Amino acid sequence: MDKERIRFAVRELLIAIGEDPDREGLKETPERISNMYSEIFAGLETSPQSVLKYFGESCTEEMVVVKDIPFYSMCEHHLLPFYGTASICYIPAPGRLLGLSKLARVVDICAKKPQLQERLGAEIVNILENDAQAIGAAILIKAEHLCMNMRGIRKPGTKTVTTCFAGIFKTDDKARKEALQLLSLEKD
Ligand SMILES: Nc1nc2c(ncn2[C@@H]2O[C@H](COP(=O)(O)OP(=O)(O)OP(=O)(O)O)[C@@H](O)[C@H]2O)c(=O)[nH]1
Ligand SMILES: [Zn+2]
Repeated sequence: MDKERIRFAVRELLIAIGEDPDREGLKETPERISNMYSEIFAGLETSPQSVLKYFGESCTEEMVVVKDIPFYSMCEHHLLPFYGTASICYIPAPGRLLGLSKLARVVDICAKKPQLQERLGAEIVNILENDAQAIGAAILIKAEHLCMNMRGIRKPGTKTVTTCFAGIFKTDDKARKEALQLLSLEKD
């Protein structure tokens, strides 16, 4: 990431909105934002595949569900946050059982870039289907978009729910229904 360029751009932005970038409160803001961007856009520089690690176990042919993984992402239209939870369900291929934390790591990496909620889900499911070779993969994402809350249409509290299914969850109605039911369960 070109931090120097971010600092320059933020300074320009402050001038463009009529602020004084050299006043006490703002003089370190370009530096802060360049540090923050390397953190919140870290997914642009890491491949989600690089964190996958498998156990050579073939102990289950059933669904593994990890629910309510919190994430923060940035809407690519307005560069404002959208945030919420992702719930993942997959059926591991024999010998390709994932460490549970790896699912959350993949969510984090895919979220940390300018994104769309639908694409975030599709990317995660795609990794499970194509890299982990899962027999089935499904995701349900529930999020709030600040670009709908604090500006524009201004509807705070609106939740967007998106799903994505692959493998057996796409082809078998019964499996899809079961996955969706597990993913939609509210918190205990
Ligand atoms: N499908 C989808 N749309 C999104 C997402 N994040 C933001 N948007 C929408 O992207 C659209 C961008 O619309 P534009 O008309 O290009 O931009 P705008 O004039 O700022 O739109 P308003 O938000 O309606 O004021 C808006 O309707 C946003 O609500 C997302 O993750 N998925
Ligand atoms: Zn937006």
